[in-house]
Amino acid sequence: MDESLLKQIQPTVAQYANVISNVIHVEVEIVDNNLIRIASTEIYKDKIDQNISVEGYVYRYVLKTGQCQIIEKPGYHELCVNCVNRYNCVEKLELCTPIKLNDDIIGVIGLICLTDEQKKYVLDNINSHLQFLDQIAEFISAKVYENMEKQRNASMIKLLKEILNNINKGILVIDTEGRIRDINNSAKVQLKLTSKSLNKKIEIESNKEYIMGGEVFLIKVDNKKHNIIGNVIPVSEIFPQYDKIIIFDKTNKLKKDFYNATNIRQPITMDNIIGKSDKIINIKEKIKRIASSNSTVLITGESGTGKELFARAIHAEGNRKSKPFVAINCGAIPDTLLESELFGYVKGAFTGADPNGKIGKFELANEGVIFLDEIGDMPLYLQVKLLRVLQEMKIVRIGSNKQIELDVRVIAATNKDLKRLIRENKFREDLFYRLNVIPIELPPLRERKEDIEPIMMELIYKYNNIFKKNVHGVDEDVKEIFLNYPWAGNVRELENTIEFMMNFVNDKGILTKNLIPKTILHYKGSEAMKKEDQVIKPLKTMEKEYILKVLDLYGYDTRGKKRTAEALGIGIATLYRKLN
Ligand SMILES: Nc1ncnc2c1ncn2[C@@H]1O[C@H](COP(=O)(O)OP(=O)(O)OP(=O)(O)O)[C@@H](O)[C@H]1O
Repeated sequence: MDESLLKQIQPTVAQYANVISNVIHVEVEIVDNNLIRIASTEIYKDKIDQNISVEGYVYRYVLKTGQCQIIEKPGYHELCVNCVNRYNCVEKLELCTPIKLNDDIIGVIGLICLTDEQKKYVLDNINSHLQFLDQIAEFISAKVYENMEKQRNASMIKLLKEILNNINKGILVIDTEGRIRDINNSAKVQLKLTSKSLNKKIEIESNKEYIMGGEVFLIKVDNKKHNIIGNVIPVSEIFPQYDKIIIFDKTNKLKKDFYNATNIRQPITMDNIIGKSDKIINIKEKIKRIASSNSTVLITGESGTGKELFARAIHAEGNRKSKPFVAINCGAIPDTLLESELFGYVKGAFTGADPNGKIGKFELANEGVIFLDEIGDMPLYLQVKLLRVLQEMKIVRIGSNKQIELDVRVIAATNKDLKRLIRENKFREDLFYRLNVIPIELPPLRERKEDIEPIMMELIYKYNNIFKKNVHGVDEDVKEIFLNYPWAGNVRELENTIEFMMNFVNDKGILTKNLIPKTILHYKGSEAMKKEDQVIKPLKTMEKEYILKVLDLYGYDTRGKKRTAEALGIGIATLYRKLN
């Protein structure tokens, strides 16, 4: 049985019983809605907390009807018929008043007269006594309500604490003297504090900059400084004993969360680089040797030779492997945005920017590796800035004046001839030498034909898993055609080709010649091409053939088509139109 509302405030109920008894000079008992005696004056003092179901028929009636009852002849009244004490009842008069809480009856006040004088006194002034009892019943009810509110508040606070302790953000409650008055679990973990840190002084200094949805602060507690990003909420108007609440994350944690949310790729290791040619084996050896160095690496090679793959492998093999690998394609981002992507910006840095500010890739890559892909496409004015960053290893977010120290390893890559770009004044020579400390040249697939078959087998394994197929063989003539094809799009083109063929392979699970895309199947070596060149073709046909050739190089997926359109200097819509 649940503890009744009256039981929860038993001492208060007892006090009210005494008050009634002192005023009216009669015995008083108060029972709850479970017919448990909660309070009593002298008469039943030893029987408090007793269940009186077998005798409390009048109380039961009052609990049921909510009506006041005056029993002038206890033992003889019809409500006393079933009472076990009806023949030896000592009471001369019983007056019962319900205690109501809203629409519920939560108990009964019983007035008991043991003498005729008491009975006379009560009955002579019955109206004022009934009024008085009503009033006391209301007081008790108000106390019950107050207690319920107190309990509700306590459980709300408990619930809130539970929520605060389970949310990811750090929360600190600071009082008017700058002392910590409350800390949630996340704040304890992030700032390495314990409950002992309560009441310690905390210094909070704003940077007056906003980024990643919060203000940048430097806080000092326990003699340790922490960079945090968050919001300060003044609370003194609501809770005068407190000054503010800080809801925050450590800057490093925010960067890590952001990095994890935007990098769902599987880690790439050396094992993911397939190839048994001397060239690839030598490059893998070289990577192992330079992986833990801090020197800048410049990877060059035709499109699709695996520049990003190798960059990731350098990261995975080196001592920064547990830190971020952040890739940015300098060629795929409009010049105007590239700077903010690289260095980040604070709130209000420029019109059209994210109003929360944004963290830059360099900062995100701090302690790890930044991969600057298609570096040859970087505009000259940014090359100057990049060079300065590489020399000083410091950045300043756009719109800010604070320098941020960096510890980043830079790997750049390009499929362009940077020396030619230098001659054409499109690439800075000083930046080239700064980047080219460790050069890695990836050979095209046609110069390492022995890698074609192992890569092909790896790709079949990969697409068997993705397509849930069971391809287990490749016809010899397919291998021969592949060996003689120049693979201008390198491994990416080979991958696209295998993916294409595996879409159409039948249940026998063998890749056969008839599955090979036409452009590869009908590719003829240079001699045959020369002869074909002499055939006069309509311009439209030539154009389409050429587009298909470029698509072979870049791939038929959306990214490949975009790059093809770019390379051909036409819009993507025009490309689709010309293909139809
Ligand atoms: N040696 C290799 N073994 C296995 N897969 C490879 C190898 N080289 C490249 N690949 C695969 O080929 C595809 C293209 O590789 P990646 O994107 O690294 O080339 P890239 O040189 O950076 O191309 P781009 O210059 O066009 O950006 C990827 O799917 C990659 O996993």
